[in-house]
Amino acid sequence: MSSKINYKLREYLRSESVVVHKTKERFGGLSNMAAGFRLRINGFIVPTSEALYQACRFPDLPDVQREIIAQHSPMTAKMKGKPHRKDTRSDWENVRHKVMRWCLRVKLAQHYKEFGRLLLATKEKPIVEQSRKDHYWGAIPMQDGETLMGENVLGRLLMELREALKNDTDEKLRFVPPLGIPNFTLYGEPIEPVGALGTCVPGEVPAELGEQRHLL
Ligand SMILES: Nc1nc(O)c(N)c(N[C@@H]2O[C@H](COP(=O)(O)O)[C@@H](O)[C@H]2O)n1
Repeated sequence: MSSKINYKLREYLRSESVVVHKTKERFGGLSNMAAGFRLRINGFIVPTSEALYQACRFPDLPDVQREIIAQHSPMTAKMKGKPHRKDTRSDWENVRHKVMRWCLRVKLAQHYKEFGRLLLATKEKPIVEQSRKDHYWGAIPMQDGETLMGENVLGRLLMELREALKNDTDEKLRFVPPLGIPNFTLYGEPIEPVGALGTCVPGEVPAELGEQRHLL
C-alpha cells in the first residue's frame, strides 16, 4: 500500500478471507482491540495498539493522552477520547492511516514472534476487519452473510505489513522510526524511534515517570 490510501469500497468473500471480528477467535490478535500486546513508547507502557492510536489524535492534550493510555480495556481507551474529539489534531483525516500503519509496525516490532506468526498464518488470504458500521477501517457484512463490503483500511494495512514481514529476513521490522508528521508527540515529547519491548523493572523506572508508567 502506498502512503496514500485508495478510498474505494471493496468486496470480500468471507469463505475466502481471514475475517477479524472477535478478539477471542483464532485471528483476534490482529485486532487493535486484542489484549496481550502491550507496547512501550518513550519508556511508557501503552496497554494496547488501540490506546496508542487513539492517544495520537491528541498531541496537544497530554492529559487526555494519559487518560486514554491508563485504560486497560481498549474499548474504554477509545471511549475516553470521544468527548475530546473536537480537539483532534487538525490534519487527522490526512494522517490517521499513517498513524495506524505506524501503530501496527510498533505492535510487530515489540511482539515480533507472536504477532508475526499470526500475520504469516493468514498466508495469502485477504485480511478483513469485520465491523458493524465502520466501512473505513473495516468491512460490513451484507445480508447474504458471505459478502463484506468496505474500504477495509485496517485489513489492508495488516496485509501490507504481512508482505513486508515475508521479506524481513534481516528483521529490520524490529525497529520503527518515528512517523514523519508534525507534532508527533506523547505527553509533550517527540515520539522516539521504537525498538524491542524489553522489560521494565520497577526499580529502574525514573521516579519522575513512575506515576504514569504501567509496568510489564
Ligand atoms: N467501536 C468499535 N468497536 C469495535 O469492536 C472495533 N473493532 C472498532 N474499530 C477500531 O477502532 C479504531 C478506529 O477508531 P476511530 O473510529 O478511527 O476512532 C480502529 O482500531 C478500529 O479497528 N470500533
